[in-house]
Amino acid sequence: MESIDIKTPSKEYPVFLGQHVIEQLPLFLEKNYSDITKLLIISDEKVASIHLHKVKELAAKSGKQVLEYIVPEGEHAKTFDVFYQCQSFALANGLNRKSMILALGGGAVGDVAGFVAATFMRGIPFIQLPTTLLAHDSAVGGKVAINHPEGKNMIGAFYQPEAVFYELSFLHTLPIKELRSGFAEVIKHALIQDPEFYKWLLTEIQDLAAITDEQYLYMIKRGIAIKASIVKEDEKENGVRAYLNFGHTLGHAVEGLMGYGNFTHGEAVLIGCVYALKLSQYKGLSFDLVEFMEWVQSLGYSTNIPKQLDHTSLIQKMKKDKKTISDTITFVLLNEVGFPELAEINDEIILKQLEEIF
Ligand SMILES: NC(=O)c1ccc[n+]([C@@H]2O[C@H](COP(=O)([O-])OP(=O)(O)OC[C@H]3O[C@@H](n4cnc5c(N)ncnc54)[C@H](O)[C@@H]3O)[C@@H](O)[C@H]2O)c1
Ligand SMILES: O=C(O)C(=O)C[C@@H](O)[C@H](O)[C@H](O)COP(=O)(O)O
Ligand SMILES: [Zn+2]
Repeated sequence: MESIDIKTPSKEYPVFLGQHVIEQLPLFLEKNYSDITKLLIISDEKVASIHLHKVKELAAKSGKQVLEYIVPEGEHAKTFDVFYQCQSFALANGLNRKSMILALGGGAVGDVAGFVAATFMRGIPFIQLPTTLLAHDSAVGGKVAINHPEGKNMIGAFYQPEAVFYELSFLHTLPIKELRSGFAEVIKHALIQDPEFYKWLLTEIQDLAAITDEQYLYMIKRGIAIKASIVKEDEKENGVRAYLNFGHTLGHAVEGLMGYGNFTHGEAVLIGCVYALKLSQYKGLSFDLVEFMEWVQSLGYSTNIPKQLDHTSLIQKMKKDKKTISDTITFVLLNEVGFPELAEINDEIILKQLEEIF
């Protein structure tokens, strides 16, 4: 079993990664959380139908009372209504400060369940039990949130989990589209920090349906290590953490304008990465964008903005991005692969680049 330590100013915690790591959950709870009496598993409809049974059985072995609350799949879970329903369920079922939340699912479940944990009675502990590739990103680092019609993750907190149990076998039931979404964040991690990892991905990953467990282990470990190194330095995004937002300025705008849940997060971020790479080239990055585009297209990604979205609406949406503090949109660009920077780009250039490539 692999274990990666995440160190942030507010908390240090382990990520257990591999086959059968989930079996260690009862002992971990017994040993470290003897004062916790109730566990609330929050999961989504799809994940619960496949994996909840096993997790419930394991959680019960810890000797604690186990409750479950099932939310809708994907972005439909990251709403005020669902957040409120989770809180109401927790109150109605007597959760208190000696209770813990287990978030079983992908990034959407992790984000909403984490935000419930962060705010229930001003904060109770939670553990991330990720079930998607994307969650190598979302389960680590403590960003928890729900969406607002005005923008993605607009209501949230920085709230670290107690631990992450990343059971590799859960990924075996993931649909290819969701794998593709998660792999975009793997690419992002490589581009912002690790040219060798980027080369490894380019050479090794030619078919998302054929990724081996060994390859998963390697890319998840690398991705988490990259994220951990950044979060350690800047937990609350006052500086370098913004680099983890590479591809997200346009990506979040695409997700929002398409209607949450109609476009996967990773697929939108990938389009945002293409755009940010193009802007970076304009600012001097030397990068083989043709090779990149051919590679990602061969993996099934679309590299175009959906036709129904107009450039003016995209720019308006991007102006509400959390990184932007004036009227000029802030992007994460690359100087070289592995060397990101923040740059304010004026609307004229943004529009010109949008028109040139999309
Ligand atoms: N907090 C962070 O730092 C952070 C980082 C990246 C992304 N995010 C957020 O994460 C969300 C996306 O997360 P995600 O891509 O993991 O998706 P998700 O949680 O939306 O899940 C995607 C779909 O896959 C299904 N699914 C999940 N695991 C499965 C499994 N093992 N087998 C079969 N089906 C399964 C779900 O039911 C859902 O239908 C977005 O809301 C994004 O904003 C957060
Ligand atoms: O952890 C971070 O920091 C990230 O930016 C990771 C992103 O992949 C993730 O999508 C995050 O939720 C985006 O955060 P936001 O602050 O732009 O909403
Ligand atoms: Zn993301």
